[in-house]
Amino acid sequence: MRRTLVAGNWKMHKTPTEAKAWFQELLRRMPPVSAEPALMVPFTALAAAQEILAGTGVAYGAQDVSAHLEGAYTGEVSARMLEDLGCTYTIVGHSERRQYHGESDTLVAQKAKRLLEHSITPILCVGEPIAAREAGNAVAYTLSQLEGSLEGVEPGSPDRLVIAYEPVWAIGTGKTATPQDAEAMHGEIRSWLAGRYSPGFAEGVRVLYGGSVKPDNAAALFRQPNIDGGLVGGASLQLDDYLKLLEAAR
Ligand SMILES: O=C[C@H](O)COP(=O)(O)O
Repeated sequence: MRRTLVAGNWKMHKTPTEAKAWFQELLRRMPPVSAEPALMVPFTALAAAQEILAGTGVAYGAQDVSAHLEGAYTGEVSARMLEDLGCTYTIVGHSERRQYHGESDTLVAQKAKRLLEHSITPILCVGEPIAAREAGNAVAYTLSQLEGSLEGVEPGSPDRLVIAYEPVWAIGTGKTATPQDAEAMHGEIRSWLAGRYSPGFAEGVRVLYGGSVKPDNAAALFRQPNIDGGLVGGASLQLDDYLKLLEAAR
């Protein structure tokens, strides 16, 4: 049985001070929930996450990691540093990094491997741009990206990998894939994972949907059999909305 994961991706929002206040308020207001709450925050907010969220059942992590182990790599943050900060998850291959920072499938796979070496579960993002969807190539595009981004990546057990399907045209646009379209893609992803790893492995991996998930559309998405939660940008910034998303995952 896969536990629904509601992962917020704050992107480049909130100072450490703002994050600290938000985490405290979350713990004060969060009712018992069946879904797993998780927050992917800027590097600068991770110390506050560790101080306030560690041991509470609210997981946290970063939005990127270096592909390098250690050394003269100015500006980079290593998986070992994230492990020391208590990160459970970390995003790799988000479309904004692929698009604005030129990240290739090969680089994304290297990053996923670094995380696995340091006890952090990668949330690996894939998803097609609008041109691929309009050309009828959405599945082929997404599965090819998945294949490249998992090259040589051996998580061992299904709880050590999370896939996030995020159609690029749905991110921050207010356009969401219909639950049926998203479910169809998630089914394709799960079948592909069964071939790449094993059917049992694929059955245990959580596949999240991302792209304009909001309190009013989350329940219909999360109800689909192959959608195991969300990777949520905008709606994870407001505490009221984030609490509604957790509620929608019941
Ligand atoms: O990682 C999250 C996605 O990019 C979705 O962002 P959004 O919920 O603001 O559309």
